[in-house]
Amino acid sequence: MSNKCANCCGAVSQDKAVYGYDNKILLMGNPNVGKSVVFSAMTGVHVMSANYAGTTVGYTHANMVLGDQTYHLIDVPGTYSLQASSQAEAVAVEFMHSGAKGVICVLDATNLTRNLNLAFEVLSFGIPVVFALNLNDVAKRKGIVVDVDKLSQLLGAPVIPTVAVNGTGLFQLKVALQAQMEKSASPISAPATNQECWEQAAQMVSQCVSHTQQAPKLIDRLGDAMIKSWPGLPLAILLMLVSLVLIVFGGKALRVVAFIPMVSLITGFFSSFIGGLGLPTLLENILIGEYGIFIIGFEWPFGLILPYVALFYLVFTFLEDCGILPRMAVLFDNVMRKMGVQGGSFISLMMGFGCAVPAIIGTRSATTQKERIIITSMVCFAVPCISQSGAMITLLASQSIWLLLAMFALAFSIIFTVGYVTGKLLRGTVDPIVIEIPNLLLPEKKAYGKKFWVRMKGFFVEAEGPMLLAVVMASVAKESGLLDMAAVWLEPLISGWLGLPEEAVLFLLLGVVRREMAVAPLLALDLTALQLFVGGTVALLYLPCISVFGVIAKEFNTKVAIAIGVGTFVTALFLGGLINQIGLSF
Ligand SMILES: Nc1nc2c(ncn2[C@@H]2O[C@H](COP(=O)(O)OP(=O)(O)OP(=O)(O)O)[C@@H](O)[C@H]2O)c(=O)[nH]1
Ligand SMILES: [Mg+2]
Repeated sequence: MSNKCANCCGAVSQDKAVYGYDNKILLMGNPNVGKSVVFSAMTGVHVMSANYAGTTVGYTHANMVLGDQTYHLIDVPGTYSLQASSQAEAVAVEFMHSGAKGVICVLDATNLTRNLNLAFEVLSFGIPVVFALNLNDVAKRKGIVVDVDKLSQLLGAPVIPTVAVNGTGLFQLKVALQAQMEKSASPISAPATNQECWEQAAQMVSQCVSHTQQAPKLIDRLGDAMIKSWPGLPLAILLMLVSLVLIVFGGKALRVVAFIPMVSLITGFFSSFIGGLGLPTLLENILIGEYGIFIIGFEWPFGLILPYVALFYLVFTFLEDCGILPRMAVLFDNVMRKMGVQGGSFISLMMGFGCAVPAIIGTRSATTQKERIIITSMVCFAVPCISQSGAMITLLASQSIWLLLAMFALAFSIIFTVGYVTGKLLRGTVDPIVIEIPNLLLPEKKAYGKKFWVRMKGFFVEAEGPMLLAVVMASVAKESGLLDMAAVWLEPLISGWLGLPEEAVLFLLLGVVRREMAVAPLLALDLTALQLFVGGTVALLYLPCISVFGVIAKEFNTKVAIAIGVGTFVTALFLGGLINQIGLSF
């Protein structure tokens, strides 16, 4: 299987060889119709699914057995047509042209007319196709009745009703695909123009779709209400505030009640165990001293950050799966436009509050390169990932909640400014918002739990290693005297310009590895409110994590990565110092 990305977006394989495999089966379909859920169910390989268009922006492949044959099932990014309008859609088009043994074309039963447009194009390739008429439960909820036999007859291919989230119909889908691949398929010519395509689709739908008379369910009325400024906007703002309160105060409560006592027990055990071994002082200090690996190696990742990460993903996964984020994207389109991007990028920005890596990869669904770079810059400059936010909440709220709110306000004004400035500096255009509003869904319990668990596992795998590396660096730097030397060299910057105590030098050293590590060392210092705010500002803007540089270089090029790196570094030190100088003058 292909590479997995950190927390959110599942696999993002770039292995071009996959296009050449001759036993491919493609999962094609419009965005957000359930292809990734079908893929996970059929292969046992979990990939991220979410209730908005553009979740899958790279592709994943895994083995699927049909009869006595093994095939490569490919989870292709969703596309509305085979004329691609984004980098993600281009992948789908390329796969279709690369040939395949069969295609599972997933259709959204609640949106058949639009879905049939792509179905016609897929049928024109002459590859054996079966159709999964998915989201059948939602269609029923909405009183939509599809005559499956009639649709199958009109399309000239099997149509199997499915509810991918609970596995309904997937076995029958496999059986139908196997049978279809045993026959030879001939291309069916697609309507020549867009107009004809829509007309033919509408005609087909009129022949096989009927509606039962029933009042719309509460969830559907809520879904409709949430895209209108009233009551959608106040509801969206309320939801964001509730989420924030849940993460900030819930995280604090979790730390106090469970995580800090648990970590104290563990560090206490290691202190007495290692302390009793009679090791040389230097080694003992490295292991259990002030910055001891067995002390802060538990305190920072588990006592400080983990509770916030867990709560963030509980909340974010819920918002993502119920279909609220695309509604917010529409409501905030005006604000996003002022930042130089369109509302659709709101989702990538939100993802950045979890982790910058999937947020940057997620920009592949943006329609222009300019928009991709603007969002990437915003995320790198001033969207704190949840690990950094967790550390920041502890650092600032310990002094005053107002300090924390002021930091959030500063972050938003920087995000806004970065968007505006990069928008002006870069050539090119940003397209108007075209976003699909999905059905409001109640997340399926098992899928929700699994996704949350995959994200937490991703956090452990991706973040714990570099965090431990930073902890080891801190410990060795302290005990070898390197930290004191660096404090002397950087004294004019740290104390003179930023007004921080010399020991604060550690936050600049560790911040090179990971973003939250630019905050954690400040917790051990006894800082004034101004110093806390200055330290927080520098940490917020300071370099993105090493893994983020890698992703930017891969998604764009090294020049963009260097420009963002230099930009964030210079702005962090300049703005931090400026705030200090202004603060001192009062
Ligand atoms: N109720 C219900 N929800 C479904 C069904 N199939 C998928 N979903 C949900 O629909 C959303 C979209 O599913 P995905 O598998 O991410 O869709 P996709 O086609 O891969 O989307 P892209 O990657 O954006 O092209 C997710 O929230 C799924 O949990 C279904 O049959 N019934
Ligand atoms: Mg997908």
